[in-house]
Amino acid sequence: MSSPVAELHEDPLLRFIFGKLDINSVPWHDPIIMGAGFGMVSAAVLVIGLTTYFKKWGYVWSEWLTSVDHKKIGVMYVILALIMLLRGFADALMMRAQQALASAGGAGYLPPDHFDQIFTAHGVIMIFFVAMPLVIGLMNIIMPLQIGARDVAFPYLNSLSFWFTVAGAILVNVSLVVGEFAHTGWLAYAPLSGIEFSPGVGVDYYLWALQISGLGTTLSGVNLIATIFKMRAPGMTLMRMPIFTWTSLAANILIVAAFPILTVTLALLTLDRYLGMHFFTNDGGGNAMLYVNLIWAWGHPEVYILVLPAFGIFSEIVATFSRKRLFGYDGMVYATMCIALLSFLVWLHHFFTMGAGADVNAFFGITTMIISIPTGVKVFNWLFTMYRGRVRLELPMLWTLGFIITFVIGGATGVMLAIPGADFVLHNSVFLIAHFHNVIIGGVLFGCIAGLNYWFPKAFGFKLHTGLGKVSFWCWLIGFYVAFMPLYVLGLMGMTRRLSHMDNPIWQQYLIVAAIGALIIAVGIAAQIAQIVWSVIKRDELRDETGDPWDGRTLEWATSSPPPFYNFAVTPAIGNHDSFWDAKQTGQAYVQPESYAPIHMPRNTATGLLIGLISVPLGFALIWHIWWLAIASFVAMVGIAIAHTFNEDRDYYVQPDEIKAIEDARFAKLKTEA
Ligand code: HEA
Ligand code: HEM
Ligand SMILES: [Cu+2]
Repeated sequence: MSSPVAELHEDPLLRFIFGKLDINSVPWHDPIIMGAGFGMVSAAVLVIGLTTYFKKWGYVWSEWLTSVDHKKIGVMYVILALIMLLRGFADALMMRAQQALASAGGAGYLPPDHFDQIFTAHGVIMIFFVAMPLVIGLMNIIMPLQIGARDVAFPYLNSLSFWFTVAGAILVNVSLVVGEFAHTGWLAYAPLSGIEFSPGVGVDYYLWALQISGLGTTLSGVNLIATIFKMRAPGMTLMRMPIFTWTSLAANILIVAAFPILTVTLALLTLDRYLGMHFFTNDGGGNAMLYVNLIWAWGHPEVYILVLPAFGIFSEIVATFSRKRLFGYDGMVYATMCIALLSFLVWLHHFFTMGAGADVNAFFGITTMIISIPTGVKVFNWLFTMYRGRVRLELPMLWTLGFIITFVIGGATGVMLAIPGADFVLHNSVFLIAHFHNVIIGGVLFGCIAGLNYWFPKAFGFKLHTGLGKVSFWCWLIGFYVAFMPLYVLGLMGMTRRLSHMDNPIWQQYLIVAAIGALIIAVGIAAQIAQIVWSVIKRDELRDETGDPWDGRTLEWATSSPPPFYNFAVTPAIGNHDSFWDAKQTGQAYVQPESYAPIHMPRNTATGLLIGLISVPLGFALIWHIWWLAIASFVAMVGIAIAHTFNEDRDYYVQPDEIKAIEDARFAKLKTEA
């Protein structure tokens, strides 16, 4: 498949209407792409058809799509992430198959041009549309509950943030069928990503998908920081916040500090591509190294945005399942903030080989290694929490143990890469690929899956099936090692990253093993889907009426499962950071108050959904130079936003009678349980 550099329409009217888009923008002759596109469209048609058949549109519209409830928005983020995980993982399987087939001089089945788009799409999808929505989704569902709040600070903005993220994901998926995706790798280094070397629309898809979803992420960061600072229950001082709330705070501060750098970097690249400017090209006075510095000034903090909340999840789980207070709470808080700060001082370790000189490399190598200290503090705190605890090996705890072992290995190879001399050999090798999958899968993904198993009963009122969960866990764990340990060996043998074809028969055996590992992970993912589906079917058997199935320690377990839309009938008061646990010990946890006060709640609105979804045609139009559509969509978005400001009917009060009815039912259930 050749890169479809658009042949501009001859006819000015056609050019006006369609921009660079024409019938050949769709690669009709490529069976893999057409098959994947057909699969995507069929799945969408199936979902729409089923919703219509069961007459569920009213429910889906009012309870989900237009909802501003943080719990529902969080659940939708997680659903988006799980769908995109399937897409990102399909890309991974294709790469693993190609490299296994094409390593001893074989042709494989993917042309280089297509392979390049696959690793780029895989990286972009996994980071922006799997890991980010998983982490942000869990923060949305749980953090407000943990601080005793009724919702986030700006509920409507929260909905807008989510729909911008969806819009970015839609654009990436559209690129699969209409046009192409970037060939540049997930960070689109200039000048490769400039118009001269990437004349197609692939980089433009990349730019607009990330700008739109990145805007959503930034807004969500502002929102969640405001929530943590302004909406904590009385008595919950900063040093009494649960650790997951602390790590969410750290991650959101990083988002607000780092994402604007990404926005500006991409904007400058856009100016280079669209208006012929030269920020990142040597001719015209620009400098490509500027791009690499800027993108990593965002990119390095980004990996900590992902892993810090995961650390928070593990901290909650370890304390709950060891039935002990978390060891070293204060140390955890300082370690978290220390990592957050340090993450801005290490970006250059991604390009030691650029030639900044030995002193600069030494500085950044040392700051990088220093991150091991607070991280080590965390690891030892988890171990000490378990030490002499009564550890229950439930699913969330299994994932936590798998994480601790796996992550320490990945961290150690990170420290090896932080030695500039060693990095000159290992940079851009598959050793690096093994390092970061080791920390991202072992840290971020395991963390989110642990969190999913831990908090699923909170969100839905029933547990996930244990047996299938164990199958999934063991397949992920074993599959991970089989898939990625060979890459460490291959890296040391000199195999570089992003190779679509190789001519070294010795490498092939390792790549076959790696492909088998990916297949084992595939079984793990299948078991995970089966776990969710089976649990939904068997939900009555897995039901938990207490709201506190694991005997938890933090406030989210104080309310029912799923929590009522107002979360807490009465705002809880906090005495220390184990208040709920103490209240359970002294029998104060479940005392129904005599009367209730009205609760102030936000109304649902379709504004976020509409603005978010209209950003899809806006992005599409900018990508294909269809200026009239870009202007029309933009005007529509601004118009809807302005119209929304005239909507005075944004909130309402839940009356005490209604609250009492809901709470009476809950307390009745609690009595029958007891
Ligand atoms: C969640 C994601 C994540 C995390 C947590 C980390 C954590 C770390 N990373 Fe990694 N890294 C990535 C994701 C991540 N990384 C990605 C995506 C890339 C490449 C992107 C690309 O090029 O495409 C990358 C690339 C990368 C490079 C660039 C290599 C190159 O391009 O040539 C380097 C170099 O220094 C590095 C180092 C480290 C270090 C030192 C840590 C440390 O934070 C690890 C600290 C943890 C431990 C050390 C283990 C626990 C500690 C103890 C048990 C205490 C005792 C230990 C000691 C005293 C050593 N990483
Ligand atoms: C689930 C199993 C996974 C497998 C089998 C897998 C496999 C791969 C492979 C084969 C590559 C290309 C390596 C190369 O350049 O030679 C790759 C790259 C990458 N992967 Fe994964 N991956 C998986 C999960 C993930 C996850 C969960 C994330 C992040 C959240 C992720 C992020 C990335 C990134 C950022 C790249 C770099 C892309 C680039 O070079 O531009 N991967 N992966
Ligand atoms: Cu880094």
